[in-house]
Amino acid sequence: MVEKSGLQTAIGRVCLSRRIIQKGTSKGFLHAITSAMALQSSEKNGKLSADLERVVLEFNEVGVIKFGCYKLKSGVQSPIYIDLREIISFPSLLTTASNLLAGTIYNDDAVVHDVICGVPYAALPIATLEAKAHGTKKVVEGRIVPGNRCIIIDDVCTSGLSIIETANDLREVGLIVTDAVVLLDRQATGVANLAQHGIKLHWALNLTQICSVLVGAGHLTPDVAQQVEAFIAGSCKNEANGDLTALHAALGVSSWKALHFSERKKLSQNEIAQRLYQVMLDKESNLAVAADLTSCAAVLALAEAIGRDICLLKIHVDIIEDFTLEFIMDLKKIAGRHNFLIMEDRKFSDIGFTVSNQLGGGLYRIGDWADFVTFHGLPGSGIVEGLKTGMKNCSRSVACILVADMSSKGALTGPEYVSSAVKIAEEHRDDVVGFVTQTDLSSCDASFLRMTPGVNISAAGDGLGQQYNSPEEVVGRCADIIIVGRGVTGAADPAAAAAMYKTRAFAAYRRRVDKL
Ligand SMILES: O=c1ccn([C@@H]2O[C@H](COP(=O)(O)O)[C@@H](O)[C@H]2O)c(=O)[nH]1
Repeated sequence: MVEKSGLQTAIGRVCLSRRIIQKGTSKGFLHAITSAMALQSSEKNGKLSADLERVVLEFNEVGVIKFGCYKLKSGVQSPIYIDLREIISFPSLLTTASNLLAGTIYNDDAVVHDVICGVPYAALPIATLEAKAHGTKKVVEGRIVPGNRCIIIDDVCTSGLSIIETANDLREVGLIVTDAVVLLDRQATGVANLAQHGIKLHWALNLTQICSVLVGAGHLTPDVAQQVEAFIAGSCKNEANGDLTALHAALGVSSWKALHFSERKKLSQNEIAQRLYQVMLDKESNLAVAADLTSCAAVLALAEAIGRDICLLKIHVDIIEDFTLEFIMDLKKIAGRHNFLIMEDRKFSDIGFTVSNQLGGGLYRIGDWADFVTFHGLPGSGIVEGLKTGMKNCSRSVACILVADMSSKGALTGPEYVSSAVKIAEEHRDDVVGFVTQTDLSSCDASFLRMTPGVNISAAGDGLGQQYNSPEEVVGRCADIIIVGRGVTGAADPAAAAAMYKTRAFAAYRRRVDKL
């Protein structure tokens, strides 16, 4: 660990980097880079941007840049290889490189952070072994302040795998990760993969720039530069495919998007969530419809009309003007016939005692019929204890879904709230089986369901703060299940609309699983 309290790095005023934390034990390039960054003081202020051309030429001179036929980690043959580990033997070049990285961060106002983390990929196996065998068994070393924004620094980005793994570890200890900075982007799939995990990639150099500088200086023939361009254009796909096994392995452990619903079902420990996965698989539907209608007859008619295409019907029982428990019995029959589950979107948000009565009693007796109920994390973990207590007064168990954040404009569910709220779910995973969310919650494991409202093929909002995205956008970003309300209930033909949303959402899920 390298720690420098109160350090103001040469990166400048936008990033008051107080500390550096490192994943595992670094002995390589990044240890040196991050140390160099930390040790540069503000005495260098104003001289932050490195001379790109000079760096490339220096790299070339010491043999960091190699042309020929090189087998990458993915197995793909590349006409260019950049071995940045070598620059550790050239202190002045190391300083130049760290300035370049610092300049990359400085030049982008978006890169605001409290701490930085170096990712020495080559040292990760050693770090992992050490973490398992010795001491605190921590994977992330350094003083962790949950809620701090941490920027990840790596040498080279190809698929983004090592950064994704590191981000997952950092997020697990409560840090917020939204940006990564690398010295070199190989222009493969890193930018896209990282974006899928909520990380923006910033880079100092890319292969195209390197070739262009070297051609300009007469150190590289245009032919070879063209080969490199062709490689970038044509083989980045293969490169990504070659790396797919490793990517899958990593994502299977610490992320969820790549996994098929059948695999997710196996990971879930909750019988109701398992049933929902099975329904999704059997019906090839990840569509939940929000039946926000105000009469029992209207809800029942809708359920009958769209039942075959949905995996879940979501209701707000307290907006139904003529509610009776007979209505619930009728709805359950339709659910049985069409094989869907029912979620009461009650958004419980009170202290445990009150919530236990709201779930287990009252006029609606929600706990006696809902398969899923939603709740807010705002009151703290006592709310889950309250829900569990309420269930004791009910004839059956209910699976709980935490509202991690909200679709509405100006929602106060910022990243710190979300990360505290999801901890409640992680601590109660027997009862809390998923989230209502607008983000992929990548730090949470694959056993949790993600449901996303605010879906409508018409992008216009409702004038009351609701914000909409398409099924494709939300499934790509974060949703296992899309929740569509007025897109179906307000359509001229709700059954046809439901069929359309179902087809589009499930196709988007298939693409997501196939792609990753
Ligand atoms: O963040 C949230 C949480 C819940 N909802 C609910 O979803 C539906 C959306 O209905 P639309 O007609 O598609 O806007 C509604 O029942 C909300 O209570 C949400 O929209 N956002």
